[in-house]
Amino acid sequence: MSAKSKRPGTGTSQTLNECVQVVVRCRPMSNRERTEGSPEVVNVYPNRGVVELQNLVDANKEQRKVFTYDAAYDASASQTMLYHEVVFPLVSSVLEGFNGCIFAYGQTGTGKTFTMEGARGNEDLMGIIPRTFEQIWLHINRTENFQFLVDVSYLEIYMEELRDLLKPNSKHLEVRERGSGVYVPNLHAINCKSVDDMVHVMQIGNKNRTVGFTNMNEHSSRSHAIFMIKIEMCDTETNTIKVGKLNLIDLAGSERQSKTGASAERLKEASKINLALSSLGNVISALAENSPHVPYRDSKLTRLLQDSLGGNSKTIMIANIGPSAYNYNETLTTLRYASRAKSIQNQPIKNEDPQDAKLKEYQEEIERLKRLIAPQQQQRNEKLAAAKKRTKKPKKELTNREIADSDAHLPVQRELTQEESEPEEESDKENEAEVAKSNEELERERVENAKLAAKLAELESQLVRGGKNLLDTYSERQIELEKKLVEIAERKKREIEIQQQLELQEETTLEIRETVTSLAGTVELMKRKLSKCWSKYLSLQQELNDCKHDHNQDLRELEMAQNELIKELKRQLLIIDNFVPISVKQRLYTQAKYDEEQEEWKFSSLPLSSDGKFSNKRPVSHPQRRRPTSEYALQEAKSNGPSALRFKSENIVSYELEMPCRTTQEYRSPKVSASLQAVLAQAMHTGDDIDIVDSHTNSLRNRLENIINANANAAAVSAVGTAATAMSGTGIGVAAPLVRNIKSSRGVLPSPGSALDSNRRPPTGRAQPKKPASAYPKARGLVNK
Ligand SMILES: Nc1ncnc2c1ncn2[C@@H]1O[C@H](COP(=O)(O)OP(=O)(O)OP(=O)(O)O)[C@@H](O)[C@H]1O
Repeated sequence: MSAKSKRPGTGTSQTLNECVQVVVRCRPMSNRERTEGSPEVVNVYPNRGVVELQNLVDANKEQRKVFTYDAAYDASASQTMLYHEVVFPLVSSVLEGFNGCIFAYGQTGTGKTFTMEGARGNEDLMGIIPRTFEQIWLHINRTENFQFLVDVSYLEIYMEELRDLLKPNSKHLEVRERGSGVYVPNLHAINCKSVDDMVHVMQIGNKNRTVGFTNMNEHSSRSHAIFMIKIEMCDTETNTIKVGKLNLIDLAGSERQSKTGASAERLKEASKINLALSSLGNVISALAENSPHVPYRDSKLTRLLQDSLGGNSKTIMIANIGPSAYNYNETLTTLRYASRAKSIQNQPIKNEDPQDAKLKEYQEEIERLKRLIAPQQQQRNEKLAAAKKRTKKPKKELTNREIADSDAHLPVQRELTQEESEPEEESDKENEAEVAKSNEELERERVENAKLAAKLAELESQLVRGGKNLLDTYSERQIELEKKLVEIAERKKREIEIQQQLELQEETTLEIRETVTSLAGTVELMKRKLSKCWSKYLSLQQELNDCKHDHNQDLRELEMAQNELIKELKRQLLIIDNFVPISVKQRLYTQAKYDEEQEEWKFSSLPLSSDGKFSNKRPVSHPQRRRPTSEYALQEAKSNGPSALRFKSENIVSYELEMPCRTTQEYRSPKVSASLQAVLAQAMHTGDDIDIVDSHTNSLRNRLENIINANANAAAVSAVGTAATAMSGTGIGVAAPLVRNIKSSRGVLPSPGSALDSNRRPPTGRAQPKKPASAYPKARGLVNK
C-alpha cells in the first residue's frame, strides 16, 4: 500500500487515497453438494481475514493456496454481523456526503443475491440493501436541523442493455459522463420518505428483475442489478448542502455452460454476463497493475462502475464463494480477482454544495411559491373588506385567523354577504353588481392560490425534516446497542489488521533469517577466497622481492662492467692522444663507423677528394658513351690487334678486381716504459680525470665531441677512400671511441686488434719499411687534474 493510501473505515479525509475494501464470504454447502458428496476445500479464518483453498484435483499443483483480505466470513457469519462489520461504516460515510458502492461478485449460486437482498420474508436473513434503508432513516430521524431529500432508482443491465426496473416500459437508457462522474439520464427516481417507501420500491424493482432457473441456482439472476440511493442533506442553520450516493450492486454470476446446463436463451444470457464480468476482471487487473489505459468502455457494467473502481467512491467488494471441491476452479478465479482488487485505489470526495442538487431547486421553488402566495392573500383580504363596506351593512371585523382560513370559509362568507345584502338589493343595485364582480375575482384568485398551496405542500412533503420521531423508530436501548455493535465491528477490524501485520512481520523476520543464513554462507565463501588470494599475494610479493634483488645485482654488475669499459676507454683515448699522430687520428675518427646491424665498428674506405674531403662521386665517363671508358680504351678498341679485344664490348664490371699487394705490416704495440705504465695504472686506480699537458689541444672530452660531430658530417660522403691503407700504415689497431653517449650499452667497443682484423687488407708481400722511433710523439708527462 502506498504511503498515501489507507484501508477504509479509518477516517473520512477527502485527499487520501483509499483502497477498495475486499471481503470474502463463503456460503454453506448446498443440499445438492452434500448429497453428491463433494468435499469441502475452503477453510476460512475470520480472525485473520484469511481464506485457504485446497487442491484435491491436481496432485502436481500446489496443494494449498492462501489468500488474505480485509475480512473473511465463513458459513456461520450472520447477515447482521456482515452488515455491522463491513457495510455500516460505508453507509455512515455516504450520510456525510461521500459516494459509496458495494458490489457482490462471484460464481453463480454462491450467495450474491442472498448477501445483497437477503431471504425474502425473514427479518434475520435480511440482506445489505434493506438494512441500509434502516440505517439511513435512523440517521435522518436522529439528525436535527437538517432537511433531507431521498431518491431511489433501480436498474438492471440485461444482455448489455440498461433497463429501468421502476419503469419497465421506459425508453432506451444510456450511460453518460460528466465532471462529477457517470450517470444515467432519464432514469426514473422515486422520492422516499421512510424505510417502508424504500422497501416498497425495492420490491417493485425485484419483481421486474430478470431471473431464471439454472442447474446451479433455482432463482439465478440473469442480469446485473444496481440499486441507487441518493441522499441530499441541507443544514438549515448554515444552509449548506451535501449529497451522498450509494450504489448497491448484485452482479449476475459467472457460469460454465457445462455446469449450468443452459438452454439456448440462457446460453445467450450467459455469454453476455460472462463478457461483462470478464471486462470487469480486465478493469480490475488494469487498475491493480496501474496500467495507463483502463478499459471502462468495454461494457455497460464497467462504465457504470467507473466511479467505484479507481474513481471518487468508497467501495466494498464482496466476493462470494462456495466451499465445494466441485467449484474449485471458479472459487480460485474469484479469490484471485478479489486479491487483485485489494490494490485498487480510489480517491473519495465529499459532494458539498453541488450545483445540481434537487434539494436546492426545491427550496428555491418553495420560497418562490411562498412569496407568490403571501401578497395574493393580502390582496384578497383587502378586496373582501372593500366588498363588505359596499354592502353598507356594518360587518364584524375579520380576525387574522379568519383571513388565513378565508379559502375554506369563502363560500360561507359569500352566503353571509349575500344574506346581508338582500334587504339592501333594491336600494343599491349598482353596489350589488360591483360585489358580484369582485366575488368572481376573488373566486378566481382563490383557485389559483389553492393550486400554488398544493404545489407548495407537495414540495414540502418531499423534504423530510430530520430529528423527528426518534423515539417512535428506535428506543434508546436500541441506539446504544447499535453503537456497541459498531464499536465491536471496529475493534474486530483492527484486530484483523494487527493479526495480518503480525503475520507479515513474522514472514519478514523469516525472510531476514533466511537472508542472514545465506549471507553467512557467502561470507564463509568470501573468507576462503580471501585467504587464497592473500597467500597468492604473499608469494607474489616474495617473487617480486627476489626479482628486485636479482635486478639490483645485475645492475651492479653492469655498472662494474661499465666502469671497466670507461676505464679502458680512457686508457685508449689517452694512448691515442699521446701516441697516435694527429692526422692519422683524424682519419681514423672520420673513417670509423658503427654498424648498427652488426653492432661493431667498421672502417669505410672512401676516396678523398681534392679538398681532402671524401667524395661519393664516380669519375666522369667519356661523353656520348654509354659506359665509362678511357681514351686509351677507345684507341685500343679502334685498333684491330689481339689486345684490342679487351676494350671492345666487354663488361668490365664483371671482372674480378685485382687486389694490390700489401704494403703494410702487422701492428706491434709500442713498448711502454715501466714508469709510464705505473703512472697510467695509478691514474686508472684513483679514477680521477687525467689530462695531458698540451697547450695546443683542448681537453680530451672536447676533442672527442668535435670528432664525433665531424664524423656525423662525414657520413654523407660515399666515395671509397684509402683510409684502410693509411690506417694500416700507422700500425694502430684500436677502434676509434665514437661513442655518442658513454653510458649507452648499444654496442661493446671492439677490442684493440679485432677492428683491425676485420678491416685489414690482405698481405701484399711487400717488405715492411722500418718506422723510425721519432715517428711517435714524445710523452710529455701526465698530470692529475
Ligand atoms: N451465507 C448463506 N447462508 C445460507 N444460505 C445461503 C448463503 N449464501 C447463499 N445461500 C443460498 O444459496 C442459494 C443461492 O444463492 P443466491 O441466489 O444468492 O446466489 P447468487 O450468487 O445470487 O446466484 P446467481 O448468480 O445465479 O444469481 C440460495 O438458496 C441462498 O439462500
